Amino acid sequence: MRIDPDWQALSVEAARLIQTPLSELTTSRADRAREFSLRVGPVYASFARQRYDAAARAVLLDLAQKAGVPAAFRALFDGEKVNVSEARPALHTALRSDLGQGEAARAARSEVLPTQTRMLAMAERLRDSQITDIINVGIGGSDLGPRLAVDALRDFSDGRQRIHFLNNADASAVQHLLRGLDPARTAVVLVSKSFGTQETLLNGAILKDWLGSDDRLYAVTANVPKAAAFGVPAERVLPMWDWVGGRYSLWSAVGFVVAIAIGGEHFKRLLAGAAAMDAHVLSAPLADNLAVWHALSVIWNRNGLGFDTHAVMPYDERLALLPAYLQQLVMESLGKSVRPDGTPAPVATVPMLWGGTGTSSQHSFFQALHQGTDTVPSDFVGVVRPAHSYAESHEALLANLLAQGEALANGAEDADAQKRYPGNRPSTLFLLDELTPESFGALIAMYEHSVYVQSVVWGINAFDQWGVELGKRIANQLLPALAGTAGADIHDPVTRALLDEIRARR
Ligand SMILES: O=P(O)(O)OC[C@H]1O[C@](O)(CO)[C@@H](O)[C@@H]1O
Repeated sequence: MRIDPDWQALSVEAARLIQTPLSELTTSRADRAREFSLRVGPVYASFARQRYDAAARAVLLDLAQKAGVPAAFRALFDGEKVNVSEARPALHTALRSDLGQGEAARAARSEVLPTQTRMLAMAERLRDSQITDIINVGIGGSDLGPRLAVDALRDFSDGRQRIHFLNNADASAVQHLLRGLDPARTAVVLVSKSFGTQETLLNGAILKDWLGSDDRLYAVTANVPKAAAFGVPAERVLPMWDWVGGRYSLWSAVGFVVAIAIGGEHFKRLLAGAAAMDAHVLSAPLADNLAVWHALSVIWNRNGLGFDTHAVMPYDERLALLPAYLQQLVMESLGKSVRPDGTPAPVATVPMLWGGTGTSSQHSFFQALHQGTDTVPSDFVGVVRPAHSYAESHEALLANLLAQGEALANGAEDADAQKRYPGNRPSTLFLLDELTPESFGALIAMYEHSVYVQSVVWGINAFDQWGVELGKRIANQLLPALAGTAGADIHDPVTRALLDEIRARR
């Protein structure tokens, strides 16, 4: 049973440690680097540069225990309706592992496996065809996951097809893309769980016309009738289900273009990497559980130390899209201030997530990380063994990665205050042995589970996203007003003035 966590105990710990410099924490115990690190398969994580000690860690673990995290994991995997506002399970784990014991999880699994076989066979046929280009049309979870995975796993692609992504309603993207493509050698995959998303339908309609035939039109959706009504032949529609959240859907047929890019065997390795992380989080005690550790570090920085943002810096160009991917995963999942019973969350929830690749961002926003007035807890992600042979470059990359965590933590004195580094800025370091389908799958699954743990401790629903609806509704109301076929009376005076401004300039 869930008991509201003891936030007061957390504040007491934070007050106790607030004056203790991180440099003191890291040097006071010879074994700290080992005691505050974990390895799960190919993922090593160091929390040694977080501003907590063993006693504060115990209080954090108690929060997770009281909030019922172990039972919540079981509920997730077993297919209980953890998405309460929509009365649905969130069974993304059933897309890659067989750990769920409930009837819903078993039923999900029996749908997942044949769909996966069909999806991989379709991907293989496309890979072996004369098609040179594939366009994935989708947005949010129907875009970010596959786009990140195709980019991250580019070394596992034999480059048979070029993969393109269209997401925005801004048609300058589609116009630009189509200039270089031949419709006879291009396949289009419309990815939309709802098949009702404005951007995807707009781009989809443009592409359907451009293709001139439905022969090379594919869809991935939980709304098969709508895809059929749009004109996608049934044999080229891959199903997904309402129990897969869009931002958790990479492992479903939403990963179709990933399978096309890297092939079925590599796609299965991606699933296996995520499945290994699933097995770990479900069985490991809280104190040795990587996703729990990560989640509690975020909670400590947010609720104990009061930091508002969280940065993610992959030191690997192949993971350049990781911050954008995590922005949806984290902020769409945890951007809630009300609990399912309608009461306000008792503490601050999601920190704003942002970031960029190292070393490039060292030459842009790192100045603020080191000397700005705000402390930004950061996740660094590095890869030990590169997939290239330019050893000198990789040594430089790793040296910079290690240097930043050290500099942020310890700072540096200087007689000139402008040249002083305050330090005391916490970070977590993830090191992947190599960037492989397995390690990538494990890392992403770790982030998914961390998000879930945070939601459980905060008592909010990680699987709905009501906050995105109002803007969509107003945009739809504005369409006739923009076209001049309806008045703008329902809009406020500022919007009305802006509409006048646009109309006057057309
Ligand atoms: O896959 P769909 O239904 O087109 O939705 C795309 C995205 O839109 C959202 O619903 C938010 O508007 C996301 O949660 C989702 O990933």
